[in-house]
Amino acid sequence: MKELQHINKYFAKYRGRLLLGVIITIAARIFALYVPQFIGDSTHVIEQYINNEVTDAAYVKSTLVDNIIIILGATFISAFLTFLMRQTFIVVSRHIEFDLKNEVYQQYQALSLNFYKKNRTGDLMNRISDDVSKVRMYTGPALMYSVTTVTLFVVVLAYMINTAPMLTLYTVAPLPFLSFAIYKLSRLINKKSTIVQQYLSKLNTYTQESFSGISVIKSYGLEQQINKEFVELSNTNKEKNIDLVKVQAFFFPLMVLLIGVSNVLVIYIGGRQVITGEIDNFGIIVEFLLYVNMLTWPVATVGWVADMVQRAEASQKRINEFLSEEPEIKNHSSKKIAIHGDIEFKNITFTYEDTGITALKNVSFNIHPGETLAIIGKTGSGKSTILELISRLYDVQKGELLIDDKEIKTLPLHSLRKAIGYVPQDAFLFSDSIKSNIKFGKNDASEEEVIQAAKNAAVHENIIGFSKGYDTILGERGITLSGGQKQRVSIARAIIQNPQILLFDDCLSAVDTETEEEILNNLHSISSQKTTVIVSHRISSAKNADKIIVLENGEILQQGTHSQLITLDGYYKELYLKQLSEKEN
Ligand SMILES: Nc1ncnc2c1ncn2[C@@H]1O[C@H](COP(=O)(O)OP(=O)(O)OP(=O)(O)O)[C@@H](O)[C@H]1O
Repeated sequence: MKELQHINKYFAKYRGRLLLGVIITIAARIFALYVPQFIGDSTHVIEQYINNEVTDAAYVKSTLVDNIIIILGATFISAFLTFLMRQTFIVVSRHIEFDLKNEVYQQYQALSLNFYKKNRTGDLMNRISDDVSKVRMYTGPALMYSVTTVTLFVVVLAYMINTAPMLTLYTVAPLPFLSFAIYKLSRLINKKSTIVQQYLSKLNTYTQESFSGISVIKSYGLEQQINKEFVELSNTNKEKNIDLVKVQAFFFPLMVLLIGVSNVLVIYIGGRQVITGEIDNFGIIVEFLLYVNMLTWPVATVGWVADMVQRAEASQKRINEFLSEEPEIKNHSSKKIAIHGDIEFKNITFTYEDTGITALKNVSFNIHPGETLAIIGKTGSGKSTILELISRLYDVQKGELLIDDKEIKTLPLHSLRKAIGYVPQDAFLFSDSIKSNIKFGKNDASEEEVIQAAKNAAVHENIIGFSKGYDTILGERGITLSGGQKQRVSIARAIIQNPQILLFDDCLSAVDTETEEEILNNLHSISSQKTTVIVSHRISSAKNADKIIVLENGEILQQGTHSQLITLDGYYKELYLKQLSEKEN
């Protein structure tokens, strides 16, 4: 239960409602107790009438009518209170589930990129959905059934012992076995259903991938093979399900068997006690039969609850592992400050912890507001890493990164990120309208601002060509944009925030050179006071930059302007001549 202590703060938050739930549960059980009592009393009156101990038929009749009214009233009140009990406990558990999900999600948002690389997406999804649901079972049903069982036991047992102590002992004797058997069975059912879940998730992933990659499957003519694999997976899934159903089928027969044993004991022992005169009233046997049936379900739930708690504990342990994870990128100030965009790299060496790859080696350069820096280099030379360090997606390990002459770690993270418009290499767009995707960078942007950003990114004409224009839905339910269109929508998303620093990571690679030229010209006019960093493989993107650096294996090989670099032998000149001849051909 150590792990589940994390939930106590939520129990404290909803303590008022939980207390109300407990009171309602106790009241519901007390009213439920009237039913067997008055049925027993009615049986006793009939017994007395049959034995001629009572001869007044009118009296018997009126007693029975009174009892029926009481039984109906008590049943109705108990049922209504049971309804309220569920409303209280289960609703609280839904609130706790909501709070816990938000807590986990907030933590996910706070954690750094490295965390996402260490953990698989499926795992992250499972903790926020599956594990939180299992913890909810602890905060809701498990709590509710525990309160019900304890209340019922205290109230019913006290009454039973008071009425017939020996008979009580014999009657409740099989109940612990029932509880234990249900516990064992629940464990087995859960084990089997976990296996079913695993196969189901395999099947889902397989199906989803085959839909996403349908064009590859069709173009390689692999439909038959994929079909065969699907049938195999589906078949295993079916077998595991049948396995589960077999075990589940034992649940109710087991309960009925044990209730039956208790009932037989009540009739046998109770009957003998009536014969020997230990019990003077036949109604008690009827009353006890009803008590046994009342106790059976709560006793069965003890086993069930024990299993639920164990599973919740395991799930909360997994959740706690994530919650205790410290974000690697720490924010030291929540102040809002203006960032001007002076960037200086001083002897920076950076190694990715997970791969051990040193992506930057002793890199130094600076750039001021109003300037454009272009970074050119072969694939894997460390270009993107420079942009990731400026956005503080990773922290510098060796050397100094200064923004506005201050160490980047000392700047308020929110102000820094707000001041940056970052267009990553693989433009990610949400399954939403084009307008919402552009406005993602600035929620309160007006229609005109969206259009202006799209115009600057040279994608406006494409967008108005779609029948729904800016309301065109992208992604699974909508249209698929071309690579170049995606890149330009994501440029529009970055420039709409009017950021002080613009970082473009090879995001013009999929557009033709004329469109590239148009975008660069637009950028030039909107970013005259801003700091712009353009990563590219193309000389055309770099040639107008104020400064160009050439990277190879994480080191700066060359540095200068276009006119300087084309006169120097080296990578830049080679690339320039190669791309020039490609253009001419
Ligand atoms: N997130 C990461 N985790 C581990 N290693 C990484 C990560 N990102 C990049 N690397 C490694 O660091 C080196 C530099 O990568 P980087 O992405 O900065 O290169 P790049 O010049 O931008 O390449 P490209 O032009 O192909 O985008 C590469 O060897 C790469 O494998």
